[in-house]
Amino acid sequence: MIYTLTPNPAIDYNISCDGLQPNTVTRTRDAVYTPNGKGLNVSFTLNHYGVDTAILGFFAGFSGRYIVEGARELGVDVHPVWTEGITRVNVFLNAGPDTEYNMVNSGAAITDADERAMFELIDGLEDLDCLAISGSLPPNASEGFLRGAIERVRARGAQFVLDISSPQLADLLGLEPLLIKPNDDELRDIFGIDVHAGDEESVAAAMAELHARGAQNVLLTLGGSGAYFSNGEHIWFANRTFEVEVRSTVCAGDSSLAAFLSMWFSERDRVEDALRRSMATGANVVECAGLGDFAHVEEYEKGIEVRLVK
Ligand SMILES: O=P(O)(O)OC[C@@]1(O)O[C@H](CO)[C@@H](O)[C@@H]1O
Repeated sequence: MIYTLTPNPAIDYNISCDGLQPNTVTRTRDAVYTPNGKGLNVSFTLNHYGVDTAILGFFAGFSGRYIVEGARELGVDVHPVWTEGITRVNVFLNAGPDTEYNMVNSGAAITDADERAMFELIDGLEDLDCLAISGSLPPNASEGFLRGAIERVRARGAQFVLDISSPQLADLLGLEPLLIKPNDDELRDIFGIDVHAGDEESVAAAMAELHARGAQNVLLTLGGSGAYFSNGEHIWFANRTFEVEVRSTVCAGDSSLAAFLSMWFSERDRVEDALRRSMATGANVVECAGLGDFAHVEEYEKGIEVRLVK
């Protein structure tokens, strides 16, 4: 079973308007509220592709209950650690073509006791094969929380996947994650490495450094410009050959990671198919507010080019 850990879940509130002016009333439309957070998005996508998955996270208040109930209604089991306060509501505003405002709140604080409750939960997961840890940490999370969670996963002989923007990523690579999914911004901010689609020397050097630091496999996503995957021996590049109308880029990275994992976790030799599914899924998700229904993925897979770089 692939469990996901979302330390800082959120209700995503997607709305649209035509332009945004200060000091005036803006009438918005198309409001969509969905239970989210990066790891939840991974679980929902894995579930869509028929992979057994369950959600771990800290949840609080009415919004926490909405997310837990919403996830269960979508058919994914949740093991919540209930905390004080109110789980955040993040606001994603589409104000016109190519104009997105992403307002991401800090979230409900957690305590040492909440962290211990999460560790006990992880210790008790009999069927844990892999824990995918995604997203930000809530206020008051201890410096050692992620390391503590990962050490418990490793003690059970399971693997872990990291999709985090925290500078802690540099340190946690030493624990040898099965897979990391940085984007170009995270590589620059955390490791001081610049990469660009098409500049394959810089990509190969970046991959070599990430492997040397401990990452077993790397899925490097570059938004609409494609993605590179490296297993330490070979590097592949995948990109789409068709245009999509972007409604919201929120959730695209999470769904791309999950779509990749949904195939590659159990069939490591199907890198090219996994990349095709990953890119097609991301392309479909940007057309929707939230994750959408993945209805165009099969069709989009035909328009994804994958080539071996090295
Ligand atoms: O603050 P974090 O945890 O980095 O990001 C949270 C978040 O923006 O990420 C997801 C999209 O990737 C959204 O569902 C969610 O609101």
